[in-house]
Order: sequence, then structure tokens, then C-alpha cells
Amino acid sequence: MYTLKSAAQMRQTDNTAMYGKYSIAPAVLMENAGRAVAERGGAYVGGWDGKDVLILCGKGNNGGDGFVIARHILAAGGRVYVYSFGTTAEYSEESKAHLHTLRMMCDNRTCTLTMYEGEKNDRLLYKRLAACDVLIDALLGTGFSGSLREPLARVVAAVNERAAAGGCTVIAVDMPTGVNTDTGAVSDDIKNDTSSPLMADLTVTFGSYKRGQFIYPGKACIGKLELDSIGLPPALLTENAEDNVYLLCEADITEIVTPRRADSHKGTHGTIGIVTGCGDMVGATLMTAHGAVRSGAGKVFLRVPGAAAPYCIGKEPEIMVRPVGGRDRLHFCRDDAAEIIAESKDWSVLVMGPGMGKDKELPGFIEAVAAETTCPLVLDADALNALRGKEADFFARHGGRTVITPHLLEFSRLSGLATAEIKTDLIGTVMKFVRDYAVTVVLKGAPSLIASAKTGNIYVNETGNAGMAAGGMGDVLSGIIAAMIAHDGIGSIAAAACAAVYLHGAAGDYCAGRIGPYGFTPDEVADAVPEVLALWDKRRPLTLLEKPYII
Ligand SMILES: NC(=O)C1=CN([C@@H]2O[C@H](COP(=O)(O)OP(=O)(O)OC[C@H]3O[C@@H](n4cnc5c(N)ncnc54)[C@H](O)[C@@H]3O)[C@@H](O)[C@H]2O)[C@@H](O)CC1
Ligand SMILES: Nc1ncnc2c1ncn2[C@@H]1O[C@H](COP(=O)(O)OP(=O)(O)O)[C@@H](O)[C@H]1O
Ligand SMILES: [K+]
Repeated sequence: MYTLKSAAQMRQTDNTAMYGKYSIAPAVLMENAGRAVAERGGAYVGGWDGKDVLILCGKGNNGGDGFVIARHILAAGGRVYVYSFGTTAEYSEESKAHLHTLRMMCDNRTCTLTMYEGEKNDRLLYKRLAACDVLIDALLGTGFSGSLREPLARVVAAVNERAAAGGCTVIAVDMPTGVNTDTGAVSDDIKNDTSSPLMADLTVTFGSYKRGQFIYPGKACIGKLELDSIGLPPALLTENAEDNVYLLCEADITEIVTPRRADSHKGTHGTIGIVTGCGDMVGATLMTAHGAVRSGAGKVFLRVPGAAAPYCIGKEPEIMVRPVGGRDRLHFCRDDAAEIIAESKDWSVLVMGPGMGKDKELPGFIEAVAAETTCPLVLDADALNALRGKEADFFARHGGRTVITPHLLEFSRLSGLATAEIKTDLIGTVMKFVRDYAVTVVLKGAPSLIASAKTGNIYVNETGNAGMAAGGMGDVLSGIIAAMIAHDGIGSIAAAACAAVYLHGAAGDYCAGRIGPYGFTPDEVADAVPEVLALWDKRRPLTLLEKPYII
């Protein structure tokens, strides 16, 4: 699991490294950062020898890194043209020191340094830009906020234009200029701001990955992302109590989704109750059940309104379907609750929501069922919409054992915030929602976020692809979440939600690889789950018992 830091957390880490017990000299840290970019960038572009490199340096420490980078590229045989957008007086002491050294190396042949003073420098700058092989973006890093201001906005636009025409390779230092480290936003005024962030081919980031590198639109600006420790103490990077946002990795998931015990039985793998559907709309219902079956649920019970039952029975023989109400019953109503509550005593988890419709009786039914059942709840789609206006009370009572799986629009209805507002700070908004309501949230999208009710931690999931932007994919996910909650020894509801979201996306990636980038179906994603689990098992280190030759 990787930590995703905010700008403030990264600043705190750097400060502890420099001014706390480690006492790393600031100029040394900057030297390490600049050298890391020169080395990794050199490997990316096939060496610096003979290359013309334009280095744009802002007035903060990101710019200071640029001065160091110039020196190392020069030493590796490149020609460097450095533009500084700060004055000497503005720079930090360490940036000043590196600027001084660079100045001493200038020969106006292999190394030039221009202190940018305004439009009068533009002509030569754009000429250099048109001729360079590589552009290094050391304008703004973790210090960027708001909207890109002039003259940087027009310089960045010119860089993007040249790079889009295939003219040069663009390497960003720490963050591409114009991407907010905390949110991935590229402006705080998307309505009026016409500036664009810098589009990098490679970003070399320092110490820790940053949140904004994984959230759109910033994520689209990063290119290939490489992480360099720049010599920061590992303990400082991994043991920070302030950390609360993480990136999920396969190793985290395979640690919790462990292989089945050989002596397990169907009871070991959970009994899942799916109470959903309406009228003759059973697609969502069946896809949810299919997701649960394919993820290894021990037993799956499906309860649908009477009218829906004929369309479900026999579709998948392993799913135990029973109608609620007579043949003409289109929806669940308040009076059905007692029957479901009685049955749920044998269930490990209960899913409600997909394809349930919008009947006025639905909220009363869902509330009554939730009030009396004791098992964990997975609520999606129509069950979430039914809670509108009552969510505070509902989550206060049942939030601790509930996972909700809204997509952006459903989350907007629940939170009362406009989708555009949520998107300006996806992580921050979900973090606040979970603090306020103490319910585990799976905010579906690209990427999906999982927020733990218990710890308030946010987990970012990177598996999945745009081929999954199709109706029914979320229904399959609800079934997978239920199966993971029921999985033997999974730990917590949030851990199950993380495992399910990762597995669902990995199954989608498997389909994209085998079938094509889009057009695969939710059922095919569900069918790929066992194949992904099998792949994980193959990659898993063998346990002692599985290595008989050792014993
Ligand atoms: N000790 C440290 O803190 C280290 C920092 N390092 C580098 O330093 C960077 C952070 O340095 P800083 O905190 O100085 O920040 P930056 O260098 O990223 O930017 C700060 C400057 O950007 C300007 N700015 C902010 N928003 C702007 C906007 N919308 N339009 C135009 N200008 C804007 C600010 O006025 C300020 O002058 C990191 O990203 C990394 O590259 C590395 O050298 C490693 C060590
Ligand atoms: N571009 C994408 N990249 C990754 N995952 C995606 C993408 N688009 C959709 N998904 C995933 O597919 C699922 C879609 O769910 P949802 O919108 O609820 O669909 P439905 O309600 O039709 O079942 C979510 O898990 C989401 O994260
Ligand atoms: K940068």
C-alpha cells in the first residue's frame, strides 16, 4: 500500500527530515531531488549526450530543483538553456546556492541562464522551445494552488502546443505545473479559467506519491510516474500518523483475500441475501446475484417482488429465488419487512438496491428491514435514493455495519453537493462525508474511492478501465462486495469493500485484455473473477505447507 500525501503532509515530512532529528541539509535534499530527475529523465530519453534541453524554473523550490537538474544534464553531455522565473532575492537559501553554482558554469554555449523579466524574453524563449529535444518543467510543484497565473499560463500553453505536435519530450519535476497536489484539480475557477496544466510524458516525484497524481483531471497530466525517495528516511515516509489516504496494490488485497481452506464448507463462505428488483426489471437483480456467486459466496438467496420472480427462477440454478408477495406484486412494501427480517437471521450480509425502482413504499421497507436485521448491509442505487433526506438518522443507527456504493450522481444526491463541487476535491469531500456520517463509502468512478467508517482512511483504487463504463457493472460490484464481506477471515467491512473494488476492477481489466477495450458485459466481468483469483493464487508466495520439498 502506498501513502498518497497532501502538499501539507509532504512539507511536514520534508521539514522533519531537514529540521527534526535527521538534520538533512536542505541543499542536500534539493541536490538529491535534482539528481533523481536528471538520472531518471536521462534513462527515459535515452541519455542526455548531444540533447538540447530547455529547463523552466519557477520561483519556489521546484525551480531550485531545476538548477540542480541543469548541472547534472550538463555533466552528462547535454546542452542546457535555463529560464528562471524568480529573482535571486526570491529564492530560498538552498535554491540560491544552486543558482549560484549554475551561474558559475554558464558559458553561453553549452549552458545559458536567463532571468526572465517579461515579454521581452519571450521571443528567444519560444525559439529555444521550438528547437529543444527535452523540456524540463521545474516551474511549480507542490506549492501550486488556485489557477495558473501569467506569465506561466502562456508559457505552459506554448509547451503543450509544441509537445502535442510531437516536438519534444516533457519531464515534470515532482508535479506537472498547474496540477493541485491535494485534489488533482487544475484550476479553482473552471468556468472562467482558460489556462491549461502542463502535460508531461514523465513525472518524477519525490518521497511519496501525491493525491493529485491519482485523481482526474490531474492524473491525465502526469504521464509515466516514477517515485524517488531522494534519500528521505524510510521510517519518516511510512510511519506518519497524519497519513490517511492510500493507494491499493495487489499485495494488500491478496493478503486479505486468502485461498480457501481445504476443509471449508459452504457455510464457511457466507450466506448472502439479495433483496432487490421490481416489476419485470430483473437484470440488475440477476447481475448482483451473479457477482456474488462468481466471487465464491457459499449460498446466495434472492428475494424479489412476486411479479419479478418468474423472470429470475431457473436463470441460474445455484441462486435460490423466492417471490415476496403475490404474482401481481411489482414492488417491496413496508409489510414485507417482517418476512425478510425473519429470514435474515441466517444471512451473513444483506444487499438491497439494484433495480428496486422508486415506489413510495420503498423507503419504509428499507428502513424497517435495516432497523431489525443485525447483519452487514450493502446499499446501492435505488436503496440510496430512497434514503434521501433521512441519511443522517439512518447512518447514525446503521452506518457502522453499512457499505454504501454510490456513483457520483447518487453521492451528489446523498451529500446535497453539486457534482461539479464534489469533483473539485473528490478525496476531501468523501473524507468529510465519512467523518460526518460514519458509514463506509465506495464512491464508484475512475478511480473508485473507498472510505472506512471506522478509521476515516481513504483508499484509492486504480484497477478497472473505461470499458466498465456500462450499465450493470455497479450491480455486479454490489454482489462482489457482499461475497467479500462474507469471505472467511476478511477482517473488516472496509477491508472487504477494498478487496471487492480492487477485484471488480481487476476482472474488468482481465476482460479488456481478453475480449477488447469495451463491449464486454457485466456478467463477463463477474465470470472473470475466478480467473483473477486463480492468477493471484499463482503469483502468491507458496506457504511452507505448499512446499513439501522443504519439510
Ligand atoms: N525541502 C523541501 O521542501 C523540498 C522541496 N522540493 C521541491 O520543492 C517543491 C515545493 O516548493 P515550494 O513550496 O517552494 O513550491 P513551488 O516551487 O511548487 O511553488 C511555489 C511558488 O509558486 C507560486 N504559485 C503558487 N500558485 C501559483 C499559481 N496559481 N500561478 C502562479 N504561481 C503560483 C507561489 O507564489 C510560490 O512562489 C516541491 O514540489 C519539490 O519540487 C525538493 O527540492 C525536495 C526538498
Ligand atoms: N472509466 C472507468 N474506469 C474504471 N472503472 C470504471 C470506469 N467507468 C466505470 N467504472 C466502474 O464500473 C462500475 C459502474 O457502476 P455504476 O455506475 O453503478 O453502474 P450501474 O449502475 O449501471 O451498475 C463502477 O464500479 C465504476 O468504478
Ligand atoms: K513542476
